[in-house]
Amino acid sequence: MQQEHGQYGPIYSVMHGVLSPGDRLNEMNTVFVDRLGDYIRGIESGTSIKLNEWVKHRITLAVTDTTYGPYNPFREIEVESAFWAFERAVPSLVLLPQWFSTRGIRNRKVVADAFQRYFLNGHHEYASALVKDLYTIECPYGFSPSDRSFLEVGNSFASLSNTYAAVFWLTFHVFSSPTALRRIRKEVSGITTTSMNKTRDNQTFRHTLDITKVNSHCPFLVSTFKETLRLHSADISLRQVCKDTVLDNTYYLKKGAMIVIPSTSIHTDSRIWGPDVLSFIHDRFLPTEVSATQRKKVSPAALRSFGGGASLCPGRHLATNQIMIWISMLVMRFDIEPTSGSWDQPATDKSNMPSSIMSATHDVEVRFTPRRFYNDGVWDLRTSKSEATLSLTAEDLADDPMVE
Ligand code: HEM
Repeated sequence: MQQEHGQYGPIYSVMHGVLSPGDRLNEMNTVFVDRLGDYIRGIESGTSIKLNEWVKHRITLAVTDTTYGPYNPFREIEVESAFWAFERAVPSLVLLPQWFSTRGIRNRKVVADAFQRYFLNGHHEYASALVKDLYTIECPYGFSPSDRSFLEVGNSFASLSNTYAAVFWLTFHVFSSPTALRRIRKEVSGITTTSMNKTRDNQTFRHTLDITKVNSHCPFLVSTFKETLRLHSADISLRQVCKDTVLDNTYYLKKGAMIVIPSTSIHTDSRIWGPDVLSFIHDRFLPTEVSATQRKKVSPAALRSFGGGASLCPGRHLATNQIMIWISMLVMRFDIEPTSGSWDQPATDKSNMPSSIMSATHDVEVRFTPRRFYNDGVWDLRTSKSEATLSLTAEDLADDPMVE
């Protein structure tokens, strides 16, 4: 599989194709709304919940249902638990001798075996276009069913661990600021329509969210999401220099050398972001509130949460849509308060090395109160114009007003 365009060139090309804005991405978004609706239904008022654990479980199920369809292997609780235990063990699997990480190896095998049963039973035929197309492109390479299943563990790793962590932090930053929550609710109301179906003894509501309008109608929410990515990313891009190059007349990059680009260094550089670089500023990315004296304009290339260039994340549109759907439904359907009385931000010092978004070291216990009206009825998705999905990377943002 070693190719001119990278180790997994053809596989990643398929991923980029399926996961670009268009009908196939819309189909996945629609399934996600439906599944998420089911997974967050039925919370009773005052129920106390560990937020991080709750988000992780719901996101795991909604994301994998969307990807793997009705025979999703993650619906078996042992598979889900083994997956997350394997995820925690990845650093030791990478860095230490194999005998040191027998638990990690065992858990990875539980997930891989579940995928093997899934593929051998032909269950992937009911899955998303992503799984079906990847399966088709990989077949000619002659992978054994077992190899194919281990590959799939890697694929689910790429999508799950970052999406869940980003969702947790966004939920935290939105609900911990009453002002931000109010503004975001107002924006999301603007992209939600409600219709009522009345029968003689019953009435039901259908709330329809137009996710393709997030970009144009929810600038404050988009800014909050970008700020979440900026402060919680820990990705390190690795590049090899292909030919001798001098950058900015100053830096000599020798052919063959490795370049390490830690996003944290860029995301916390006060020369780029200004003196308040370490503070979470919900409206930092709001174009209308940028003033030459208060905050510098920042190039979109400075936000590297989805990497960039040759190995730009192919899942960025899918993840962004899923995260926007999650937060939109949550702000409309629930009030969330910390049981301790204050939103204390968890540390990230025990974050897992392979994840691009840092995970919380401690959980936050919260109380949910369903909001009448928006929590009643079903939620639906409309995608008014598929090309108009939200884009956050420099590559997707050629027209962004913040580009210098
Ligand atoms: C919030 C969610 C996500 C974040 C923050 C994220 C972040 C990243 C980053 C930073 C990279 C590039 C690393 C580099 O520069 O070398 C990357 C690559 C990648 N991501 Fe994501 N990702 C997310 C979601 C997803 C999803 C949902 C999928 C798949 C469905 C996915 C699949 C991949 C793959 C396959 C690559 C490797 C691309 C290559 O090397 O050409 N990611 N991701």
